[in-house]
Order: sequence, then structure tokens, then C-alpha cells
Amino acid sequence: MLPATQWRVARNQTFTLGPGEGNLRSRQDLGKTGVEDMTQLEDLHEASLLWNLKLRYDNGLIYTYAGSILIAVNPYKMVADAYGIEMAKTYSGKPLGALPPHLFAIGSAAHAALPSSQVVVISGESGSGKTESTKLVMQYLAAVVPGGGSAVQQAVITEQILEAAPLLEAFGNARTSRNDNSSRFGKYLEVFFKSGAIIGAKITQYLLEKSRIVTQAPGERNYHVFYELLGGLSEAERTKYGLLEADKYFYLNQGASDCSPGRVDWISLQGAMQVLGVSESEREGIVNVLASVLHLGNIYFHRRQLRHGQEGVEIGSEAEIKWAAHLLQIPSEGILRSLTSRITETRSERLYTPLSIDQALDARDALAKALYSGLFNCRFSPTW
Ligand SMILES: Nc1ncnc2c1ncn2[C@@H]1O[C@H](COP(=O)(O)OP(=O)(O)OP(=O)(O)O)[C@@H](O)[C@H]1O
Repeated sequence: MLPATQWRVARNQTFTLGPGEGNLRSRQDLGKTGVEDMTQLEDLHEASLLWNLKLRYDNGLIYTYAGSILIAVNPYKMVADAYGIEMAKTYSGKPLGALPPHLFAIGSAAHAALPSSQVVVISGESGSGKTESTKLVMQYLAAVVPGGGSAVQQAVITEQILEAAPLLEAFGNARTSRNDNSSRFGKYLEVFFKSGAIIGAKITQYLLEKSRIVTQAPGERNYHVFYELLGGLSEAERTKYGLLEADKYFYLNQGASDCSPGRVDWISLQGAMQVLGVSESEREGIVNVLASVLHLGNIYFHRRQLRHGQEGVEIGSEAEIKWAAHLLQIPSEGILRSLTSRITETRSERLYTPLSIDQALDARDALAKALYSGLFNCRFSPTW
């Protein structure tokens, strides 16, 4: 406790304390690199926690414990030798706290506590590093835990677990103002063990951000897969699906962000699908859906005055409807009707009420969202 009324704060700055403000004591000396576990801090309040994290971060130490919780400060650059098989082996079998704080220590602790069920909860704000941390925990498990079955089965399981991430990211991640690879869905990843060995995994994904399929804020993009598809198709394939360059699509160019293919090339993505057992005909179906979503986005409408002062619409671009119908293998009249009128069914008849231009645009977007989210939900719940 210091009785002084003058407190030295930083360098040569001083300030005078007012009456009743003298109950101050010096900050705990955390040394150059802070403490590895926040529970060692004498003062447990926001300022001291942040100060400790800063000291460590400034020294290239991005991980800190708070008891059995690991706090990671995103370095936004690869920290040399921080991960990899050697590091995974170093942490394998060591109890939490035996070595400096690390994500691999969390993986090791969870693995050591088997066979009772374990859960690693990774949370944080957008761009804080959840996706990367999830992949690192999986990399750790794939590196140090044997797969079940024969050597070939083990290799297949490990490869499938690691290939699932880029595939899910292609369909569920997008560039946002905060993160170039932001996950726009929640995921729950389960890894199954038997006798200490990995025998399978399951990813459940939920709450995909559907609005992004049809609209993007300035500087943001649609899901990576669209740009990867258009960047990777050959000329012949483009012709087959009636596709143009990415910047020609309303669903891709609204954010006025660049339309380059970005993260993963289409060939690698197809390779990942193959590894995960997506057949060639299913892959063909996936491209059909993606291409039809793009075609739907380029459909536009003209206002039409109907009898009795009623407003209706007519399609401005038959070609896009025909492409979507062809790719989805449904009659184009059906799409046309559903985008221009509301259908009400009674016992004896069907009533068609014309849509206004805003309603028609909503109907178009709703169809595109239903197609894409249907694809995301049913094709990408891999279970091994
Ligand atoms: N451990 C790390 N080492 C180096 N870079 C990292 C690490 N973790 C994250 N990053 C960098 O930060 C970026 C954002 O991280 P990440 O996508 O994991 O965030 P997130 O929390 O999953 O975000 P969102 O909620 O938007 O999906 C990554 O693309 C990567 O460049």
C-alpha cells in the first residue's frame, strides 16, 4: 500500500492523486514475459489480465492459461516452429501445465482423459482464430493418435478428417470486413475413438448465413466455392453450364470486392470431395446447383400493368430461367410461374396471384437460398 500522493506512471510522467485516491499499490512485477497461468496473478481484474497477455504477445507467446482454459491471441502470422509433428509429439502424453501453454496441450489433455467423453469448446469473436484453432486440434490428433484398423484404413481416416476442413470452408466460409476466411455457420465436430484409436468423425453444421448467398455488404464476398468454381472450370465446362466470369454475376459482384478465385483451387476441392467419398455424379449435381444459383441471380423483371390497375411482372431474361431449369432438370414454365405469381391451392382449383416486382425479386432470392442451403446441409454432413 503506498501513501504517496504522486504516482509515477510511465517514463517521466507523473500525476497528482486527489483526496481519497491514495490507496494504490505497485503493479505485480510480471517480468519480461508475464506469467503462463493467469491464476498466478495477484490482481485478478481486466487490466492485469490484459497486461499479462500483452507482455506475452509482445514476446511471441500467443498462448496463456487461465487454469484449464487456454487463451489464444491471434498473431495473424505463422509463428515459426509453433506447430507441426515434432511439436505435437512433444506435447503428447504430457499433463496440462507440464509444458508452456499450447493448443496441443489441450488436445493432449482431452485425449488423455479418454475413454470418458471430452469436449473442447473454442469460442471468440469473428477473426479471433477459432477455425484455425479447430484445425490445429485436429492436426494434433491426426499426428499423435493412431487411426483404427489397418495401416491403409488409418491413413484414409486421417486424410478424410484433414480434407473435410477445406471442403466445408469452401461452402461455408466467405470474405467479410473482419476476416478473409470467416465461417458463416456453426459447426460441431465429433471424433470417435475406440481403444485409444480414431475410428471416425462426424461434422454437424448449422445456422448457415443464408442472406450472403444473394447479397453482400461492400467489400465482402459470397461463399468461396462460387469463385473457386468459376476460376477452375475449363472453357468447355463453362459452356456446358452456361457460365461466364465471376464478375458477371449479380450474386457475386454486389460487394464490389474482387472476384478472384481466392483460397483453394477447384481441382484441389474436387480432390477433397473424392477423398470424402463424394461420387462423380454427386459432384456433377453440386455444380448444377451452384451454376443454377448463379443463373437465378441474373434473372431480372420488368413491371407490368395488369387489368384493374393491378401490378405484375414479366421476366426480362428467359435465357437464365432456361439454364436454371435445364441444370435442375425441372420445367422452365414451373420456375417462371413460381417467380411471377403466388399460388394458392383450394380444394377444387389453383389460384395464381401476380407478384409485384419486389415480391418477384424476393421469390427469386428465396429459391436461390433454398437451393444453396439445401446443398450445404445435405451434402456436407460427412460421417465416417
Ligand atoms: N494460430 C494462428 N497462427 C497464425 N495465424 C492465425 C492463427 N489463428 C488465426 N490466424 C489468422 O487469423 C485469421 C482468422 O482466423 P480464423 O478464421 O480462425 O478466425 P475465426 O475466429 O474462425 O473467425 P470467424 O468467426 O469469422 O470464422 C486466419 O485466416 C489466419 O490468417
